[in-house]
Amino acid sequence: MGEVDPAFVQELEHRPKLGIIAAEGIPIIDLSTLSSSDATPDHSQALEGLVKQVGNACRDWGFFQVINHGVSLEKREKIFNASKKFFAQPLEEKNKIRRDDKGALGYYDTEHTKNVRDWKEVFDFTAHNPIIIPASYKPDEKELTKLGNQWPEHPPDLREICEDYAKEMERLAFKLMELIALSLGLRPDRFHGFFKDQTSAIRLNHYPPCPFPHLALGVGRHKDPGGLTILAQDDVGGLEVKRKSDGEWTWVKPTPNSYTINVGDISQVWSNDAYESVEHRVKVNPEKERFSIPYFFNPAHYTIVKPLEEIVNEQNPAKFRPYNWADFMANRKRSNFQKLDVENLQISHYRTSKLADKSEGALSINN
Ligand SMILES: O=C(O)CCC(=O)C(=O)O
Ligand SMILES: [Fe+2]
Repeated sequence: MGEVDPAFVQELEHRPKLGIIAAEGIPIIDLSTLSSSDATPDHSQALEGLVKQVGNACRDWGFFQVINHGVSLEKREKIFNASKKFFAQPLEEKNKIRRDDKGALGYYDTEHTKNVRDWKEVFDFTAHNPIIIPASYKPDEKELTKLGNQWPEHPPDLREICEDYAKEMERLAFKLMELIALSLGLRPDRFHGFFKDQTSAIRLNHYPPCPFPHLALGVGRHKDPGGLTILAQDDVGGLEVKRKSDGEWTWVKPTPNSYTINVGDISQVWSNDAYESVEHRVKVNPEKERFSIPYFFNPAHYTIVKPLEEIVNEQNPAKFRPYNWADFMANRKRSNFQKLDVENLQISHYRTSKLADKSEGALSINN
């Protein structure tokens, strides 16, 4: 078995328990109502029910799974197969499109989450290509640059498959944001404008079997920074969510062909804390490899993220100061590349009142 590289070892308090606490409560939501558009009273009642379910799930869990979502099963299978073929290649092949700190897209196997190395390898691409981002990690960088995708030679159809899949994800993401908007009492298209020049990205994740499942994690605990995440996972399982009701790490049981949705930090800020972006992590398996594919629905780089005007009022004052999405991301990316001795940037740093931060422990330094 050999010695574990200390870079992968989690602090004692963050090491995973090997048993499973099944999260029976994570809601499974049927989206079939969205695929019919008849204007009958029955249909509008069904839609109202759906909006309620989504709102409750966002409030109580920050996570839910969707079925009958309208995403092509064929396209999902194709991207999983292509991902397996890509990662099965020798490292030197994958390294030909290795990401570096100038072109932060492509293959990477040394990502750190909260300054501990993850037991995984990834391939990143943006759904719209290229995207515009700040030219450097410096705070308040004004210069912009284009960031483009890098595609491997093998498998040769990976690019087409990924681009096709991205379109499916975008369609679902807009529908979900409409449901979230309605559940907050807003116009269904309230969020659409933010995603006009979107910086959405897709990640192919491969978690190889790990002989140290009690010490290492596939992805360390974190919150997703964007609008929302649509995750496809295979049937191995490993994703755990920090349950809001008691703070217990809870297994998200894979439901075949479903997608797991989670509210990102930006939706937490937009909703002024009505919906919380919840911490999650990935356990590794000693025998089985695992594949997953998250789609991160992210707004335009110039977006100033702040609680929506329709939501804040005297009784519910803004709980966050405005921040620029691109600055936030640039800061985060830096800490993905290297082990830093400083704390990662979190939305809690923009809270108007630090003491109001119940979930993150404003005084803790281990974010
Ligand atoms: O692989 C998973 O199940 C989740 C991955 C994840 O949380 C992420 O990449 O942000
Ligand atoms: Fe995540």
